[in-house]
Amino acid sequence: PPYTITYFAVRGRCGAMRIMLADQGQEWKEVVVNFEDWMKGDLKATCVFGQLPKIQDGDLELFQSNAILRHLGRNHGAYGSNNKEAAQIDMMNDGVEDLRLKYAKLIYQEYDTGKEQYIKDLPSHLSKFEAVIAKNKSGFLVGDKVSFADYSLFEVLLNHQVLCPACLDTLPALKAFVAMMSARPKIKAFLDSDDYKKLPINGNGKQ
Ligand SMILES: N[C@@H](CCC(=O)N[C@@H](CS(=O)(=O)O)C(=O)NCC(=O)O)C(=O)O
Repeated sequence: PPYTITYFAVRGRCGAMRIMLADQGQEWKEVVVNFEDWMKGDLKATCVFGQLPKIQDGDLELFQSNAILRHLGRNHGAYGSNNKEAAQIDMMNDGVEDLRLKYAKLIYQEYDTGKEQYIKDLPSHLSKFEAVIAKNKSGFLVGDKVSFADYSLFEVLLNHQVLCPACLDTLPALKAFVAMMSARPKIKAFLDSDDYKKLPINGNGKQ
């Protein structure tokens, strides 16, 4: 297969791209890096920003998970139907990234002291995506077909449903969005797979 993902043995910042590749009928290779090897520094020194994930697409080597999602969006017709939609998809994906950063801060820095407040604040963050989805008759974030931003929103919502199972109960459009994405046959198959299920969501075992 043309794609090789190099990352740690977690879903983390590769959850969305794996769901996207599966839904787009793509196969890919996984290079799993264990943290002890990583700490030796040899591989880290070859990474543009000293971090993973990395994807190889033929002779192209890309870092930055959102740049990878956009590249896969261009490769697989999942970046809107015109520049206006592409710009709106970029905007929504940046919004998803803002939520990812909040979630990562909770998981890695504030889990024990901050979980209750995070869950209290969550509806105000999720309601922004609820409003966008509710306005779009296709059920997707932008336009009339799936985009890379949909996969990222879907995956981050799955992770939030683990943190707080009831978090979508007052958000019908998001609940329907998760159901719609989960029902896509190739996504359903991937989410049922051991490859997906065997990986923890985050690197510190907290979820
Ligand atoms: N902006 C980057 C962030 C990448 C990043 O933070 N990678 C972490 C792992 S994870 O947070 O994505 O799980 C890393 O390489 N950490 C190891 C290190 O920094 O040495 C992206 O989106 O890809």
